[in-house]
Amino acid sequence: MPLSIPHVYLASTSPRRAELLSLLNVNFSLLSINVPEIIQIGESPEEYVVRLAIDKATFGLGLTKGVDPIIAADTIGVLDKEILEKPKDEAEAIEMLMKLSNRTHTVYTGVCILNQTKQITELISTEVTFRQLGMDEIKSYVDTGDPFDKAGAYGIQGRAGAFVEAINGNYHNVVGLPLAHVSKLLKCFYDN
Ligand SMILES: Cc1cn([C@H]2C[C@H](O)[C@@H](COP(=O)(O)OP(=O)(O)OP(=O)(O)O)O2)c(=O)[nH]c1=O
Repeated sequence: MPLSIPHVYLASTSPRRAELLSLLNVNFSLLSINVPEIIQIGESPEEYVVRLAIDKATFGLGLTKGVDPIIAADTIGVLDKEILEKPKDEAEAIEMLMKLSNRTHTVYTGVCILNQTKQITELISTEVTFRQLGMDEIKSYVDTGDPFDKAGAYGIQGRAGAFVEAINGNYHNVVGLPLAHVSKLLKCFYDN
C-alpha cells in the first residue's frame, strides 16, 4: 500500500526501525538522535515509553526545524511491573532471559509523529510467551552478542525467535515499529 506522503524523518539509530519503515514505501531520511532513557518518579511503564517516543521525535525536530513530520518510537519489555530495557552487560542479559523463561511478558512500543504544529502518539502492546530456557542456551545466545542492543535482551526476529512459544498482538511491535499502526497514524497525521 503506497502512502502518498511527500517525505518524513525517522528519528532513530535502530537499523530495525529503518528496515521496517522502508516496507511502508514512504520516502524518509534518518535523523541520528541521542536521548537519555531515564524513568521519572511516578511515571508508569506505559507513560514512560510514550514520553520517550515524544522526546526522541522532539529531539529530531530540533535537528530539522522543517515542516516534514518526524517519526520516533521506543520499545520496552515489562515483566511483573519491572521495565526491561537494553542490558548493560552480559550478567544483566543472562538475568533478564532467566526472568523471561517460562513466563509471559508485555512488549510496549510508544510511537510519536510530530511536526511544529501537530503531535500524535500511540501505545501498542504485545504479549510474548517464552518457553522454558536452559542456562546453556541462555549463555550461548548471550555469547552471540544479539541481546545487547535490544529491549529485554532478545530479538524475536533472530535466534531468540526459537524461545518464543506464542505472541498475542502485533509482531512488528516487538521488533520496534508496529507497521500497521504507523501507517494508520501517518494517514491520520496528513488527513487532519
Ligand atoms: C524485544 C525486541 C526488541 N528489539 C529492539 C527494538 C529497538 O531497536 C530496541 C529497543 O531499544 P529502543 O531504546 O526502543 O531503541 P534503540 O535505542 O534501538 O533505537 P532509537 O535510536 O530508535 O532509540 O530493541 C528487537 O529488535 N527485537 C525484539 O524482539
